[in-house]
Amino acid sequence: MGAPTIFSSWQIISAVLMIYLASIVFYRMTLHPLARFPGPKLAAIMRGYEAYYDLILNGKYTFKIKELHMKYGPIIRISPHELHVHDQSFLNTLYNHDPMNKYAWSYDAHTAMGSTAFTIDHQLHKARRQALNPFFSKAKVNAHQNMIQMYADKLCRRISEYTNTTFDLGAASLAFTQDVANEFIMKKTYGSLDREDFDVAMLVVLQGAGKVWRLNKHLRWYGHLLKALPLSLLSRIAGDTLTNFLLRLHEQYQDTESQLKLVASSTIEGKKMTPRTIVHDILDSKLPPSDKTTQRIYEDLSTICNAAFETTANVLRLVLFHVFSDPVILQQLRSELKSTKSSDLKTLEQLPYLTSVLKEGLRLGGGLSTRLQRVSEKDLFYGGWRIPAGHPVGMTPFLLHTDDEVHYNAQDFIPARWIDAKSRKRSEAAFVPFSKGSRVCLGMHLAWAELYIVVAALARRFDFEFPSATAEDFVCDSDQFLIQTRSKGHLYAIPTPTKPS
Ligand code: HEM
Repeated sequence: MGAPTIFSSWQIISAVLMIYLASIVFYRMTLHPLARFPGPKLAAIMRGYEAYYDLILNGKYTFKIKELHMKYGPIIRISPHELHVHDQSFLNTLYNHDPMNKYAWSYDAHTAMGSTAFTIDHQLHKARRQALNPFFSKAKVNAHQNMIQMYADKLCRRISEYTNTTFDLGAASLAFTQDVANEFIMKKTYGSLDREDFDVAMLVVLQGAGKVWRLNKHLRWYGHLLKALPLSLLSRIAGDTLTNFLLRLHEQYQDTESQLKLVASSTIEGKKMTPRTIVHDILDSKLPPSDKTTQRIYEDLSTICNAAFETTANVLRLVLFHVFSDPVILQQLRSELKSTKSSDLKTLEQLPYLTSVLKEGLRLGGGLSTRLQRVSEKDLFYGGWRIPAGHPVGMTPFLLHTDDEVHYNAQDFIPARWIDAKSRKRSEAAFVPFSKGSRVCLGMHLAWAELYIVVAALARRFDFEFPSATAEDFVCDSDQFLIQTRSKGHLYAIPTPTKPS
C-alpha cells in the first residue's frame, strides 16, 4: 500500500499551472527584451488585453493605441511581443528596402500564406514581388486608361438610370473598383456594374471580412476550420451572402486553373493570341515550380484582387460625399476641370485641385486602419531607444493621417491643405496611404488612375444629394484591417445631370 497523498492530482496540476503562469508574468514584466518599454502592464502580460478591444469591442484596439500614445509617449509596448511607434520621423526607418519580415501572428491570420501580400519572409517576398511588379507598373496602368474610362462611362450610364431617385452610390463605387481590377488583373469581370443592385452582396461580405481576420489572430484554428469545411456545409451555416462570395472565389479558382491549362497547352503563337493576365507573368517568371502551382497562384491572385476592391472604393465614397456636399469644393473642382476638356490621365494628373481632393480622400479614407508590423534582422533605433532585432514593431497609417499635431483640423476634408506650400510640406511627411519601401502597395498606380478618371467623370456629369448621410458616417470607427466606417460602405444618393453653366 502506498503512502497517503496530502494533495489531490487536481491540486498538483493547478499549482503547477499557477507557477507556470506566474513565471510567464514575471518574465514578461522583468527579463523580456521589451520589458523596459512604456505601456500598460496588462498589455505587457497578456494578449487578452488586445483581444478585448479586438473582439469584444469590435476592432477598437487602434483607437486604444492612440490613447496609450497620449499617455505613455511615441513608442509603446502594446502586447507581450510587440511595439508601436507613433511618429512620422520613424517611417523611413521601418518601411524601406532593408531585410524585414512581416509579423506572422498578424499576417498569417489572413490564411493566404501563398500570397505575396502576406508572405512573411523578406527574401521570399522579394522574389514573388519581382514577378508581379512589371504588371502593375505606371506604364502598364497608363496603357489601360481607356479600359478604366470605359468602366467610368458605364458607371455614369448606370447612375443615369436613377435620375431623381435614390440609389446606393456606395455599392456602385465598389462595383466600379471590382470591375476595373478584375479586368486589369484577369481580363475578366464578374459583371458587378451590370447587376441591378450593383452587387451589394459583395459590399456586405467585404465589410465583414475584417472580423474573420481579427478572430483568426486570437483563435488560430478558426480560419483554417472555415477553409476546411466543404462549401455545401458552409453555405448551410453561413447564409446566402457569404455563400455567394465563396462561390465567386470558387469561380476565380476555376478561372486560374483554366488559364494555367491554357498557357501550358498553348504554342508560342497561341500564347500571343490569348490576352495576357497576371497568370502569364507568374508562369514566365524565375519563381520556382513550387510557386507556380494552381493553389499558390490562386491565393496570390485572389488576395491582389481583394486588396484592390474596398481600399479604392472607400476612398472614392469619401471623396464623393465631401465633394458633392460642399458647394465651394465642388465649384472649385469643376472650374478646374472646365479648364481642360480632356479626360486623358496625364492631363488629369496635372490638375492641382483634383490631385488635392484625391490626396485628402486618401488621407482620411485610404491607408489601413491597423498597424503594419515589421520584424527587423538588425536592431532598430528610435530616439534614445534601441529596439532589439527580431521583435515586431508597427506604425498605423490611419493614426498618422488623423493626427491634429501634423495635419491642421485633421478630421476635416480640406483639399486646400495640399495647395498651401507650408501645410503641404507638413502633411506630406505623415502621408503614407500606400505605405513605403519593399512592401509598398502593389496596386497604387492603378488606384490613383481609377480615382482620377472616375472622380473627374462624375464631377463633370452629375450633381448628387445625400438625403441621410453625414460626415461622421465616413469616419473610421472600426479596425477591419481596412478602414470601416459607420456607413458600412453604403452611400444613398439622388443623382441629377449637371446643369450647364
Ligand atoms: C486607395 C487604394 C489603396 C490603398 C489605400 C492601399 C493601401 C495599401 C497598403 C497600406 C499596403 C501595405 C500593406 C502592408 O504593409 O501590409 C498595401 C499593399 C498591397 N496592396 Fe494596396 N492599396 C490600395 C489599392 C490597391 C490596389 C488597386 C491593388 C491591386 C490592384 C492593391 C494591391 C496590394 C497588394 C498586392 C499589396 C501587398 C504588397 C506587398 O506586400 O508586396 N492595392 N496596399
